Amino acid sequence: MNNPLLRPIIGNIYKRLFITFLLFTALIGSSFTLLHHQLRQSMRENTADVAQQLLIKTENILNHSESTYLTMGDFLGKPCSKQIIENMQNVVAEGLYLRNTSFFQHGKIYCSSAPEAIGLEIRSADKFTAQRMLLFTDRFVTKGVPLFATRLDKNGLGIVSIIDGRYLQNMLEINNSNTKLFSYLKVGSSWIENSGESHNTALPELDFVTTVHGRTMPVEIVVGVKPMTWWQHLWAEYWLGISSVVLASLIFSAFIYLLLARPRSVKKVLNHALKRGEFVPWLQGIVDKHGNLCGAEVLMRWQTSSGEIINPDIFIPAAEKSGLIVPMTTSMLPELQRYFLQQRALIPSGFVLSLNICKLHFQNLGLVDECREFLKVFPEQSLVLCLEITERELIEQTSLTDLLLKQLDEIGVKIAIDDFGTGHASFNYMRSFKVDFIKIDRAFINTIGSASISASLVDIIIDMAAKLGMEVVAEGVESGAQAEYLIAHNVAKLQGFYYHKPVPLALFSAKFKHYQ
Ligand SMILES: Nc1nc2c(ncn2[C@@H]2O[C@H](COP(=O)(O)O[C@H]3[C@@H](O)[C@H](n4cnc5c(=O)[nH]c(N)nc54)O[C@@H]3COP(=O)(O)O)[C@@H](O)[C@H]2O)c(=O)[nH]1
Repeated sequence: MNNPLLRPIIGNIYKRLFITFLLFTALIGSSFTLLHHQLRQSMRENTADVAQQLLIKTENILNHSESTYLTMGDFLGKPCSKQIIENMQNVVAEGLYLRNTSFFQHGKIYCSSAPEAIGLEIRSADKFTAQRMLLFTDRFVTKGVPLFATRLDKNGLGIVSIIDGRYLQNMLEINNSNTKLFSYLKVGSSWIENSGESHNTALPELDFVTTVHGRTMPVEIVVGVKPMTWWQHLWAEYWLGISSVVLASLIFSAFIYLLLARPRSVKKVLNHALKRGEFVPWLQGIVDKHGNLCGAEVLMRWQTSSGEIINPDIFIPAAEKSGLIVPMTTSMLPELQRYFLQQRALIPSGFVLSLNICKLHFQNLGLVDECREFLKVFPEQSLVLCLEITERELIEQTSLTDLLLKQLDEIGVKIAIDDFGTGHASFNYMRSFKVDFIKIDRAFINTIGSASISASLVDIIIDMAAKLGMEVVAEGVESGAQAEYLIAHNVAKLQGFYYHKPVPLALFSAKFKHYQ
């Protein structure tokens, strides 16, 4: 039988997979969006930081040319003496990055720390960026080395200094190898990269580009990241994070899948069913020795919303464990009351309606009120209510149970020991609980006709009940032979499939009519 208590939270495997997939996609999607923003921010911050640092270093180097103006400026325009040339050479020797420095007049060098340069023409000021700086490649002394010329002129007179670009090239190289970033030093439309090559073309394409402009020199530092797809950038930066996110999302989704495959809390399921009135009473007829209907046992069934009927073995233990058995039993009483009220004209006199109760019903006097409420429509014992307590679950004798049983007795409620023979009820116990009926468990009835010890126990139980003044009900009578044996041994009442099977209330009515 399909056990509703074991049904998963989401029973349909495709639904479960779909929910898990949605969750996984949401987790991955949100994590990647976050990583994407993080990547953009950190890349921009990185390129901006690096560009700023490079600019400071670049300007530091290029500013060395300034020293020539400060120390040599006074000699500008004066005839080029040996002393001035020596002074110029000293300035170049002291200036870390300076290669040479020269005075020029009307575009021609007339004095220089490199005397071989005297007489050379220098390019016009408009060829210099901001009339200040020119980036070009050395074609004579150190072929291929980038050189930076800075000039300062006034009224046709000026100083031009050459800075060796290898220092700047090194700086770019060190930076590029350390940071995975690409950086370029740009002067006007010319630029150099870490290889030292100077170019006059457009800069290579980069992602996350930051361009910073020199404050003291007309230079630009451009820093960026090699162009890649979004995914490649993300993987290059966060491969560990991505792997962890995917793994964690997979584990979490698998956990949710398993959680959805787990049964809901038993108490919640039972409570839900209770609220929907799904616990319904069925009745199994009990007959006297003539086979006439003289009572019925209420047997609870769970009629699920899909119409399935669930047997009590499946849910009663969980109901007892969760404590819900008490309201579940109570929930059947109004329907039973209505039913027996409708049938009252057909009910045989002295008809005993047995209701299974358990230990939990003995925690307060609520049971007395419920029985009183039930019986109030059946005056003068037109219907006798009997509470069956299983022998396997002995109830402790306390002042409360004494009071409860006393009050039940006062309103005419009978007590039966159910499943007798399977537990440990003593004579004292049965006396103190004023037991009216003993219901011999069907395990013993089954042995009738066999030569086992259990078979002779049936006789002992019958004798004992007679001595204690209790009526015996034989449970689980399945054959005519068992019935004959029990009747021959003065068993007053018989219950079992041989006579009646448990049926819903609507079908039970036919039994009343049958015995009319
Ligand atoms: N606390 C409560 N317990 C309840 C309630 N309703 C039922 N139960 C207990 O659940 C157990 C199983 O009950 P059920 O499946 O209804 O089985 C009953 C009968 O159908 C079955 N029976 C009766 N005659 C025969 C028979 O000839 N052969 C055969 N194989 N089975 C038969 O016995 C069960 C009745 O047993 P008992 O109560 O001991 O008289 C069962 O333990 C119920 O007590 C409830 O509302 N509350």
